[in-house]
Amino acid sequence: MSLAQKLKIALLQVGATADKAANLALVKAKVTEAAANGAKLVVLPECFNSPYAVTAFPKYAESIPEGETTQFLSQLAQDTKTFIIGGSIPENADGKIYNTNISFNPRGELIGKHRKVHLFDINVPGKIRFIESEVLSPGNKATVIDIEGYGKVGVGICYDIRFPELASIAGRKGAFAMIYPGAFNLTTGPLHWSLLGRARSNDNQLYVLMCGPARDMTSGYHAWGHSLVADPLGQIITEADEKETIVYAELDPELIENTRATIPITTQRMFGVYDDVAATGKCSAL
Ligand SMILES: O=C(O)CCC(=O)C(=O)O
Repeated sequence: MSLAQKLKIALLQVGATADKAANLALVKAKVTEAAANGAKLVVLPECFNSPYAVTAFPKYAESIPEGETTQFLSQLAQDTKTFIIGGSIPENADGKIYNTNISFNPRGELIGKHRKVHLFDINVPGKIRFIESEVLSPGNKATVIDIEGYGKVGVGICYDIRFPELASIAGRKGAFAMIYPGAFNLTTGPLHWSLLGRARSNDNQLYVLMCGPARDMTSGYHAWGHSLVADPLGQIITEADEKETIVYAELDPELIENTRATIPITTQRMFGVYDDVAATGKCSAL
């Protein structure tokens, strides 16, 4: 059983401004609201405490776990008795900056840390140029974390979803969901956002949770929004528009088990023909 019991989740589609204190205050209000509505696991977007801009990352970067945002989320998880999959924040470590997810259990303990492995370096002339590697360094491992009482989830950040391997590793380690805080844009969002969510869920017969910021056309980065949940059959079961909102879903263990029993690709893999990425990948929670 990959998911031990039903799990109500919430995706917080909130934007971030240049005011870090205001960003954290908004997160606090929305996590509290989601918990009051019964969510046990809450997901935040990529870069929820800073503007999404390479020029902003050095200024907003914090150390983990000593920094303000780690302490803030730890306390919030305790206060609301939720698991928090803390989107991502710019992290300062060893003279480098990473785009890093931090996740907490309801006791406020740091249970997962994922540094974005695949940096968002693209150039679509006339549409979007974004080169994270001008400032950021990449992470070097897949991340699978234990959600006590429920099972395991894999975590990737935004552009990571384009590389199926992280989800494959999580799926083969028994994850019931792959969670991607993200911030797609108005060029690649309509093209690929929901397609990638459906693809990763269908590949691995697990839930995919994608949480993006609300769109703000006055900011320097126009986010796609559209936070969504894809089920183990590869269907989108709920999807937001671009505005600030909370997306709720109930994850059902029976749907995972039925999908895997009736279309049994998880037991039909031919590892003699291709390498088992789960056996060779580097993976840990922290
Ligand atoms: O893959 C894309 O098209 C968008 C990725 C992105 O926005 C990111 O990695 O932050």
